[in-house]
Amino acid sequence: MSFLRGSLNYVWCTTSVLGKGATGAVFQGVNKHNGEPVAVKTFNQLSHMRPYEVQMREFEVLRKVKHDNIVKLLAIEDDQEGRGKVIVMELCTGGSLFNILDDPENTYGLPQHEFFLVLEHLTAGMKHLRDNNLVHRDLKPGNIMKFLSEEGLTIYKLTDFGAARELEENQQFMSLYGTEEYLHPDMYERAVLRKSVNRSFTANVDLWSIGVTLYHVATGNLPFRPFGGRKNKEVMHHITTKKLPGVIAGIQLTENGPIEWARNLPDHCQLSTGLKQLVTPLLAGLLEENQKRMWSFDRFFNEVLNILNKKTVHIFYINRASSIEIFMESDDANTLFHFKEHISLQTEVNPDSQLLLYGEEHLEDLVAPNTSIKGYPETAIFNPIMLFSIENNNVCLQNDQELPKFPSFPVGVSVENDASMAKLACSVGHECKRRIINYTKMDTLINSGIEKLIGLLKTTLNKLLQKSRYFEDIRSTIYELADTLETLVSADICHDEVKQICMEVKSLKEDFSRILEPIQQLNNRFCVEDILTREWKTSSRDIKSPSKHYSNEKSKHLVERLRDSWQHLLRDRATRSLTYNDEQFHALEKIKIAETGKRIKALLNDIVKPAIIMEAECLADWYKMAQTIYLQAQILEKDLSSYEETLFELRDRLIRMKEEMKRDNTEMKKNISCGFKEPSISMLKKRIEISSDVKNMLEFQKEIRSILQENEDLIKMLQNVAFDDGNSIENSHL
Ligand SMILES: Nc1ncnc2c1ncn2[C@@H]1O[C@H](COP(=O)(O)OP(=O)(O)OP(=O)(O)O)[C@@H](O)[C@H]1O
Repeated sequence: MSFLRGSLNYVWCTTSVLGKGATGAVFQGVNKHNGEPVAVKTFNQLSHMRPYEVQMREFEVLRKVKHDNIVKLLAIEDDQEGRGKVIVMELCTGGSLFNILDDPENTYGLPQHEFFLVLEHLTAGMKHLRDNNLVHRDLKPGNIMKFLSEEGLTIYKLTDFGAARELEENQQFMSLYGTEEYLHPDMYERAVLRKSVNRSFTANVDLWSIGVTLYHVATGNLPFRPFGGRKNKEVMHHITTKKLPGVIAGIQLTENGPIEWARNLPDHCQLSTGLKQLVTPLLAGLLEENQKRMWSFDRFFNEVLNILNKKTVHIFYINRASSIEIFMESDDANTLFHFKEHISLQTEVNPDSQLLLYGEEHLEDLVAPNTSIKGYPETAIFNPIMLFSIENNNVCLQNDQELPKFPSFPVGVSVENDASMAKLACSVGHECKRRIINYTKMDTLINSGIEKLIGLLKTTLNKLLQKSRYFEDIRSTIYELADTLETLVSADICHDEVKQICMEVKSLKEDFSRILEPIQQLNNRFCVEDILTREWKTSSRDIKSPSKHYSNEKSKHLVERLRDSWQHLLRDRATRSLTYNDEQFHALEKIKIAETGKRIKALLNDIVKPAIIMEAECLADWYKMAQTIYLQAQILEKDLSSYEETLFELRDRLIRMKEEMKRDNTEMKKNISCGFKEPSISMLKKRIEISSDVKNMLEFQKEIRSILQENEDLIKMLQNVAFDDGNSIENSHL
């Protein structure tokens, strides 16, 4: 029997199955002319029994759609052996989302970046369908394909338009399509429970399926799970129709038992707390069967756009040694105040106690309080903003969830069961690996946070020292100035203000040494001697730092071993009957799995985790010291600024005085040179210019005094003359 099949321009082999569905099978094929690999969808007998127009619909819809997030149609051709039409599509080498979720690596849902891609691409594909008035009616992970572009990018694409048709948003349809677990409750009621026969539906049924799909992608599980699964149809319908608004999951754990409702995504899901807060209301809006509360397509598109457009800021919170993410709208209204509020919501560190470092600088020094969040520096998981709580110097690691148990294989060979057990072992192995990778990341970021805080403290102390040296220079100049001024004033004229200021200037020296000494001491200890770095090195010396002991690499290697064994047992399952030799190797693989499981668990629980617990304890001690220095530096900074204020105020007063005296001096000189010989009393009382030619001034004083004397004599003389003549002095010529 030949496995080779073909159409006019394509050829495929029936052994290269990409996937099978209700209507047929999809094979990997090739273009006869250029060798381009393609996917060829062929149809089975059952599908040919559908009405002709229904069969044609899939082709029509595929011809109509053209979008990056929808699998591209290359051709519709006839099978050369008369088995009907085939659809030739671009090949999605990454497989379907169903296969991806089925991998033990994703037992607890996709990693966050991958979830983001699915959300973005699925929504864009759906938008294109809606814009063309198309309803898909069979949305599920199995119909979302992963395409890997030549540039290495991942693009998720919608496929399988076998159930799709044209339908306006408010138009209704009667026929039944879809896959049970993803079906809108109304469709489920009619298709599965066979009730409400005349019920019709709208395009909104797609929204429900998207909700179930997104929950599945985020958590690795279906949201609505009756005990016993698919066969428990009544309970399934009860869960989906009786759930309260805002509930996103309902699980029945025991036969006829109660339903456990959930309003939040489970802890094991790999999305960050920040993203969970955004995704949960989205799921609640989609998984709503009540006509009044259910979302419209526009609402769905807008909400997703909102999530995707948010700016993500990565933060590493030292006191918990954990990474957090802040998602914020990057409009002008969101500023530092809101950013700190968001942080507070996730960490409970109140905004005033948040020490935020980007690099070795205070975030507040890099962004003004009214800078919008979009102007914030770019962050990444390994380049986060470091958050230290100023009011709390404890370091408490978050409690890990209990690790799922490694399965233990029963004695004897059971190819079916052994393959499932091996898969479960891989799931646990992957979870161990994720935790090891996370601990290693914590280790790297703790060290980086410490480095950054040390950097900040050194710069701060250095700046304080520079500043204080500068102030000391100013202080001594002022001191000299005041000293000269004081001598000058006391030499002749008593001037209270000058005396007062001189006293103040002299007392500055004492005030200043009270600030300068601790600044110098801190500088010596923490900049010159680098005590904080040395302290950390000494205290963390005995820690088997995961990042330096290749823990990630070891965990990857161990998980690969588990996966190899799983593949081996999968092949054994496919073979069904094993030879004696095969059975021996089968048994050996099981031993290998058990041993590898023990090793990876020991790596996590006996090496990496204890190392991090120890590191957190050392960090707590270290931070107590660093926090004290930080607070001291802050107090000194405040003292120095109030000292700066006093210093400059005194300087200004002195300068003012100097200016006034200079003016007086000039005035005197001018008056004398003009020949006006009557000096005002105020002029004499005013301050005297302190200049290099103090002598000149004293001479001036003498001169003025003699002029005064002369004037006084003259006035007396003239008064006598005037009284004698009975004339007023105004008419007299001097
Ligand atoms: N373009 C493609 N590239 C790679 N694999 C594909 C492609 N299209 C489909 N497949 C694989 O084939 C499987 C079946 O395809 P499809 O869903 O179109 O068939 P179906 O018979 O309509 O299935 P269903 O019963 O789910 O409706 C998919 O789940 C997927 O694994």
